[in-house]
Parts: sequence; structure tokens; C-alpha cells
Amino acid sequence: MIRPELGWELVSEAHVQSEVGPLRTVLLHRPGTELKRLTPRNSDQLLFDAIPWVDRAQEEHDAFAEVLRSRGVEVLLLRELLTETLCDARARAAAVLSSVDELRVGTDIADTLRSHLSSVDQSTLAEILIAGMTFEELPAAEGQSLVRRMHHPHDFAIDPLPNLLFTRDSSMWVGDRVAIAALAMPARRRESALTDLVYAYHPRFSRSARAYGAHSAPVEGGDVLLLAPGVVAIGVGERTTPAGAESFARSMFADNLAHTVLAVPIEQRRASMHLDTVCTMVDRDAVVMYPAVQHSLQAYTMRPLDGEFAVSGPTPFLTAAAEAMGIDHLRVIDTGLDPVTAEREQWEDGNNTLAVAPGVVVAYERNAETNARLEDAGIEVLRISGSELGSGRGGPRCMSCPIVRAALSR
Ligand SMILES: NC(=[NH2+])NCCC[C@H](N)C(=O)O
Repeated sequence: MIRPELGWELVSEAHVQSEVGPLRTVLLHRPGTELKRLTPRNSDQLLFDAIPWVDRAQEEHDAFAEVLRSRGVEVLLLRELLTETLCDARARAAAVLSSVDELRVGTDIADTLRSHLSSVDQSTLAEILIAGMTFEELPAAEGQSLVRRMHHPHDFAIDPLPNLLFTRDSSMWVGDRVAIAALAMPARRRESALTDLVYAYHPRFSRSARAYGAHSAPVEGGDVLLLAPGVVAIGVGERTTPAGAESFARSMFADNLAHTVLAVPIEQRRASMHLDTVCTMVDRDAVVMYPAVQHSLQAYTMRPLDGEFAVSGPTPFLTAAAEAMGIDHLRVIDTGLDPVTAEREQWEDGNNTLAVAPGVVVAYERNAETNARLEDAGIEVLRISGSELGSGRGGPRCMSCPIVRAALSR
């Protein structure tokens, strides 16, 4: 991709340069036992709004994966990759180290747990890393332990990761580089330790170059939209911080992965936790967007300048995006909805679509009005059911991390 007027040329081979290039390979996580850990007492802290029916959630997820496969997409499953990764002794050691929190369980249990985790086979270890472990599940040990006696048997010695389902957030590919997210919420932080391991030690990925870094200021994949080759939008709100957006932009410029980064302030509340909850791309020049933000969304535009960067704005997001993308205007599919329907469907991830090709998106079937408007605008909508999957507040885009997309033809 060459934009001579910006003095910019994409140097890397294509992996993921856009939101809509034909999807070739995607990372999903089929939910499992970790969802069975959710109770009305812990669901708020674990960022779920309801208690999912796990068998049905798995059926829905299998159907989602099948829709993608039927469109020629290679579906990689995180649990399988993690299990394969743990064959590597270095990965196993790092996994054990990052999952045992000595300050929570005390030194005695920490020792017992570490030696237990080092001795189990890799699929058992992968299961524990994902589903966590309660105090009653801890291996038996000699001697007295105040920690064991005082903790409730159902307290977590290792937290479960129910939000691993949302693979979009814990890592993201830009060009040929993978960025491991720095997740903002305590309930999700350990997720990126797992994606980090997979990308570091799985034979398929171990040579992949990195961008950004898990120990930087918070940036979550749900906030990062690749509007066009070289143009990245980053939502800044409940999760991604201004410092996160700034250092992510620096990393993009340093690796020549972007010529423009738009930092887009979004309301700091649960309904709009990420930019992709209010806006996703459905075609090379079109987005579906929550009508309530269409006219108010703003963007700060960042461009590299003499080894540093320049910031301008804020200006209206749609104008700034079109200008950076080099198009006359960014089409907003007008969902034309009354405010109550729009609010209901936004909450249920109606705006959170996953493009498998330009003009072809996967969406939750329940958002009937939004889907009908998308079809009126010529977008093909592949409907999936998500009554259980959606209880964690995430749609098809959140549940997928594209690893390879074909380049967009001009
Ligand atoms: N990209 C997204 N919108 N992800 C949705 C993540 C939902 C998850 N329960 C959380 O609160 O973090």
C-alpha cells in the first residue's frame, strides 16, 4: 500500500491490514468449564451480565465456527494451541510461574501448587490455566495451612478466565506483527499471559514479530480498528487509556504499520466498553454504527513527524477517518432505528459484526432491525444465535481474532 502524499509505504507482508479483507485464519476460543465458575455472586467481577447455560453456549459457538469454516476460514482454537504450546518446557515453566499468585495463596500452597502444575499433562494444565482452580480442588498437602482453613472451599486459588471467549481483546494482529494486549480489568489480566505464551512458543507462531507489549499502558483489541491499510482507529474509554493509545501509536509508527492513528474518545461505561461495541466495518468504505454516537464521535489524528508524531483535532470521527483512508466519505449504514430499539440492539452487540469479506458480515440474529438495515444497504448478513454467548457482552467481532486476511484489491 503506497500513499506517496503521506510519504508512506507498507513494508511488511500482509497478515491483517484491514477489518474487511477476506478472512483466511481466525483465532476463537470455544468456551468450557470456565463459564461454569460464574455465579450470581461473582459474575459482576468476572464481567458477565448473566449466568450462561454452558452447553447451549458451546452449541452456539460451534455454529459460529461452522459459519466461518463454510466461508473458507481456517478456525484455530485457543485451547488446542495452548495445549500444543505447553509441550515446550519453557512455555510450561512460564505458565506455572504466571498462574500461581503467592500473595493470594501463601508460600506453602504456592510451592505445592507449582509442583502439582509442573507434573500434570499439558491438557490438564491448559484446562487449569483457563478454568482456574478453587481451594477445594487444590492438591492435598502435608502440614497445617491457615490459608486452606480460612478460605471458603469455593474461593479461587487461581482465577477462571470466562472472558477468554472474547479473543479479540487479548491479542491483535496489525500487518505481520502481533500485539499482546495490556488488559485493563483485573479479571482479564491473566488472559494475555496465555496469548503471550502461544505466540512465543507455538511452532506456528514462534517466529512472529511483535508490536506493542503486554506490560505497557492498557490497550485492548476491541478498541483497535484497522480502518484501511495504514489507518488505525483506537477507542479510548473504559479500557484503553490515553497513554495506551499514545504508546500504541508510537509502536505503529516505529514499525511502519500505520501512517495515521485516530484516537477516538468513547463514553466510559459498560455498554460502550470498546470502540467495536458502537462501530464496526462492514465494507471497505462502510461502517455500522450506533446512531446515538454517529454525530458526536470525535477523533484526535496522529501522524509521524521527524521521528516523533504530531497530533491534531479533535475533529468529527467520520471526516477524520475518510480523510485518512483517502476516500470521499465513510458510509454509515443508517440503522434508522428509533432510539429505544437502537439502544436495545447496541446493548446486544448489534453493531459488533465480524466481516468475513467486504460486504459480508457475521451478526447475532436477535438484532433483527439492525440486520434488516444492513441488508437493505446491500450487506450480506450471516446470522448466528448468541443468547448465551452474548451474556458476557460481546458479539462476533469480540469473539474472534483475525490472524490472516487477504489484502484488499484496489
Ligand atoms: N471487544 C469487545 N467488545 N469485547 C467484549 C468483552 C466483554 C467482556 N465481558 C468484558 O467486559 O471485557
